[in-house]
Amino acid sequence: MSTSPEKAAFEARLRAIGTARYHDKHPFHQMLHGGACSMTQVRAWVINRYYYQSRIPMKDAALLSRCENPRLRRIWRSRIEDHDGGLAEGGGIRRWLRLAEAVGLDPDYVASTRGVLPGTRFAVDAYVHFVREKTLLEAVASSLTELFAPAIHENRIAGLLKHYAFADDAALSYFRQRLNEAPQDVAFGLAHVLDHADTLEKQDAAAAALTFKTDVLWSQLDTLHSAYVAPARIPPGGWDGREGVTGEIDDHPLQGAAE
Ligand SMILES: O=C(O)c1cc(C(=O)O)c2c(n1)C(=O)C(=O)c1cc(C(=O)O)[nH]c1-2
Repeated sequence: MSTSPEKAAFEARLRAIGTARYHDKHPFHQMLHGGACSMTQVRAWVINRYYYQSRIPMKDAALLSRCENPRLRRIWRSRIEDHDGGLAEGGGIRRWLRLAEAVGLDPDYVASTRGVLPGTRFAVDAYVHFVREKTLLEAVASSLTELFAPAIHENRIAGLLKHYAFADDAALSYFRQRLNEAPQDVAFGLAHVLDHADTLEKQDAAAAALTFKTDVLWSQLDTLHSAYVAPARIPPGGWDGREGVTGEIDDHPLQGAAE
């Protein structure tokens, strides 16, 4: 099917937002993928990112609850199935907890979300509220950061395998599975936004939603960097580098990082 020049220009506008603002450019990701993170920093990322994982199906359920179109509901529902899975086998959330175990964390501790940084909660909760409150078009558009996710997942798999002893196929199964799931999700989401943003006003709203979402992702890494990279400043309530650790604890990693 051919795309109109207007749609092509709008799609290019959306993609430019990712090029300028996606969190692949954040210094914390560059450290993580380049092998420069201590195990404490990797664990802090796993603990905080779990909070994002745990809220994704809740924001998708919020979207579904407001959606009057059965076809859209049918298609969107698979996102919840991807992350929650069935009672026996679980889904993405369980795969994330496998990563937690591989990096030497008690999965029950991670799933408790104790130790999640306040800034992570604020950013992620803002995403859930956004999807609950804004128009359906803006809610769908806010998921379009996933246009840029397969590249970061590929990069992450390669970087973690190269630099960290914990990394193997089982530990990284979350990311491999997303490589299968995300492209079809985002193809649908993009087509929906291109079709429904049929006025300049709606295009502006969709672009603003995508920009907001890049801020949600960037803010999570900013708060992580501030807490765990020198000069490390863990806010009250943030994980202390020790709780829930089942593997070896880095030698005073946070003291060292605070030099
Ligand atoms: O690792 C990443 O950088 C990354 C980014 C994003 C994203 O762009 O929001 C998602 C994911 N991963 C992901 O795994 C995932 O399931 C996911 C769902 C959504 C969403 O907004 O509905 N984003 C993302």
